[in-house]
Amino acid sequence: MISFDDAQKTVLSKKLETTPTQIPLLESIGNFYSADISADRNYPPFNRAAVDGIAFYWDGISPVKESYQIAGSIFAGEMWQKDIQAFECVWIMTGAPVPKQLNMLVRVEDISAQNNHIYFRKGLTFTRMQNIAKEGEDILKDTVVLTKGMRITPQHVSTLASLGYGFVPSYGFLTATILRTGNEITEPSTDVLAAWQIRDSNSFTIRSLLKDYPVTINMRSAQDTMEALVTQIEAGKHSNILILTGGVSAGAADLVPEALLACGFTCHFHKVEIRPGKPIWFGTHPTGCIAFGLPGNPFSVQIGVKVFVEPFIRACFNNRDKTFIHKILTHERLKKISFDEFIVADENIHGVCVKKHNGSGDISASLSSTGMIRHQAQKEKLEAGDTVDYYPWMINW
Ligand SMILES: Nc1nc2c(c(=O)[nH]1)N[C@H]1C(S)=C(S)[C@@H](COP(=O)(O)OP(=O)(O)OC[C@H]3O[C@@H](n4cnc5c(N)ncnc54)[C@H](O)[C@@H]3O)O[C@H]1N2
Ligand code: MOO
Repeated sequence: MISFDDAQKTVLSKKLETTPTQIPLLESIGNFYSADISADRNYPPFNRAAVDGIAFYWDGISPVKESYQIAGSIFAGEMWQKDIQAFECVWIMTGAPVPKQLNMLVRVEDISAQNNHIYFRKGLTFTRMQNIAKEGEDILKDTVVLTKGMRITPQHVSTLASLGYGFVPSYGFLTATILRTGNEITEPSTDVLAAWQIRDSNSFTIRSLLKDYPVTINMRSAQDTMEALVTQIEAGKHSNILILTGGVSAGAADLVPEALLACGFTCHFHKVEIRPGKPIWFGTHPTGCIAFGLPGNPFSVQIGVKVFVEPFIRACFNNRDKTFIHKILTHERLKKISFDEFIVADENIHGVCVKKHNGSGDISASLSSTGMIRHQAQKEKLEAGDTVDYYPWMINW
């Protein structure tokens, strides 16, 4: 048996090469940058009016004049071409370029206009460059704003569009086949079930956890026979990643490890010191296919994806972000087994607290939890106030 840390290292060391490509902006969300993203010009590209009002020049020393003569107006999409005299001002609209020679912008609400002159509201105070967004103050030309390997997220879209990235340097999709195994497993849509039949949940769990990753997923299923397993593994190994569920522990019908070997896969580990999820199998094929044999129990599948498959996929796209964050445990916890334990947990304003369930076969194990925590193998006891690794269920982009 291998430790959790060694198992994770082994998985990450087998990361696949992915192909850089350009993807239309909106389709690139969830993908990863295959190159640094930089600014093609200063942002704002000119001194930009931040409010609707009047612009004029003030030296910052002598008192601001009582009134200024209106020389014209500037709308967004226009550039002021004429000179402006010391006693003159211009109407200017939000988003318009403030002429270089002007350094003051007063809101329309703070002035009144009469006979082609403006007058300031009583008691106004003035600061140079007020209400003017200075050229380059957001991003200077050639600055790298997002780096290779980062996840492309909805919050980047505004900046990417502004910088002209209608197409984003990202990666071509990986392909994955999910192969669910087990004589008892039926389609979830099956209405009438024999007592021994179990609706498939695992393949849905895997698809939902990988939904926003650049991975195209195919589905397969096999009965617990060598023939059926070999046929389906042979078909599935044309994908980059093959994820099996069930049939990896010690029973007479647990033929997945043997079938994978028969199909030419090399085993890098079988069984990891974790609970749940211990019987997990991991191997590679000479064609490059990577196989994860996840245990059949529904909660083990959630864990297998969170701690092995997701980090593996991220590594393939050169992403180094952790899939967990640090949280404060709100109560003490004694170790139940000398392995690394993953326990469903609920996040609250004080930190996280673990939730009870009936083991990894409990289909409701993760309901009313927001994620899970890791209780490390070496720690006999976690104290209230200890920092723990917390894996949120909701994708942490
Ligand atoms: N003698 C031993 N027995 C078991 C061991 C062991 O080390 N020695 N390990 C236990 C652990 S831990 C786990 S986890 C399970 C995993 O077993 P398998 O991977 O062989 O999975 P199955 O036996 O095929 O199924 C287990 C359980 O999960 C249900 N299942 C399977 N596929 C699905 C699916 N697609 N959707 C929903 N539920 C599914 C299946 O019906 C079983 O109830 O083994 C322990 N035994
Ligand atoms: O991995 Mo098993 O899920 O501990 O029951």
